[in-house]
Amino acid sequence: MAAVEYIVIVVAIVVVAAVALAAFLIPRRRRGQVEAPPRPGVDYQPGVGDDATAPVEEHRAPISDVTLPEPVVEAPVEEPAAPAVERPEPAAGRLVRLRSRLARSQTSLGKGLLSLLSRERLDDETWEEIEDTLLTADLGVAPAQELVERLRTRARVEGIQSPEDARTMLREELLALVDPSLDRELRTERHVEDGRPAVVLVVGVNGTGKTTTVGKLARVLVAEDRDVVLGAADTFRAAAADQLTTWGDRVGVVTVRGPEGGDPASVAFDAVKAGIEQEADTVLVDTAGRLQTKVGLMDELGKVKRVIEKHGPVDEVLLVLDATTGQNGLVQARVFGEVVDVTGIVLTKLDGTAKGGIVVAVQRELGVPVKLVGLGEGPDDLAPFDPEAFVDGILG
Ligand SMILES: Nc1nc2c(ncn2[C@@H]2O[C@H](COP(=O)(O)OP(=O)(O)OP(=O)(O)O)[C@@H](O)[C@H]2O)c(=O)[nH]1
Repeated sequence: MAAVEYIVIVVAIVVVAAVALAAFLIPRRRRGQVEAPPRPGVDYQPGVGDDATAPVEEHRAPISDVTLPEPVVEAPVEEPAAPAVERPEPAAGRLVRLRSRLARSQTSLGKGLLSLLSRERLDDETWEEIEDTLLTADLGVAPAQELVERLRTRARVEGIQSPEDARTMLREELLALVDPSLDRELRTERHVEDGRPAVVLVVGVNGTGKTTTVGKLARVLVAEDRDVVLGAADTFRAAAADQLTTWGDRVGVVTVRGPEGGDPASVAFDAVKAGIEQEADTVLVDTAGRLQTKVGLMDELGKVKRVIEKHGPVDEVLLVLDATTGQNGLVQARVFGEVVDVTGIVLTKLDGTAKGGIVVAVQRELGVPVKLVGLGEGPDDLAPFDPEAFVDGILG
């Protein structure tokens, strides 16, 4: 073969090889993309580990085209504001301040008596009218007769020359009946010998104002800078425990409570225990006062008292009576007096009745003093009983 032919053959082979290589590479470059991976289910049968569906080719926006959401700035979580703890007003002299309220309800009694006593002629009929007025005010038969006798004797001996004389005489005699010599102090101070808190048990028929009285009394004590614990041993009515807790919360006082329908004695025990642990000054225990059967009541209150006394003696048993219930209040006083040793009476709702004579009647019935009086629904409408302010309230 000639040299020229040999060169032609070599050139031809090189050209064919170059064309083949170009045919293989150019289509790929034209697409300008990396070849997509083979798709299971399309390019070949899917095998174990493959995705079930073929990936969808989609347009992806470049990052410069993507609008990023505004960053969410979390608002700071605000702690719920703690309810403001109230600073109740001191109880000293409260009855004097509330005297106008007392006077408003009792003026008919005072005015009636004064106008009768100021009559020119004090005959039998007038004295009978005076006695009737006293009976209407729930003074009770024996005290009413005693008072009339004393006034009659003094009118005869000293004489009544003016309305002022009548007023002075009536004031002195009413005061003597209410008896300023009785010890009306509430025992609410922590025991010096062992540091145990004073325990006050509050009893009475439902609706007389027991829970309200415990709440108001807690405020009186807080105003005197005492540490108080409340015991909601009225487990009969769930709302009573809620009501008491609300009273306590308002003045920053803890209320110990139990399950609805639970054992009242156990709640009372726990309250006194909490009082001892917290080194409280006073534990006030509210109780239920169902009076369907005297035996049931006796059992329950007796048990509450016995169980509390595992910690030490109860210092005060306060009987709450509704002044507007009159003679009914006296019946209740008698029943409770048989069940527990009542040490003091709280007479509520005196603002709503002209029957202030109940103070004398109930003291006589139980032989224990009225220590506190309720003169309204306001949180500070409970006053230590002051005989002089009370009599002055009656006389207007
Ligand atoms: N006007 C007046 N209302 C009073 C007085 N004391 C209490 N009350 C009202 O009497 C109602 C009954 O009071 P509570 O304290 O719920 O009576 P409770 O004896 O505890 O009754 P229970 O909780 O059912 O045992 C409430 O509406 C009190 O606001 C008061 O001195 N004057």
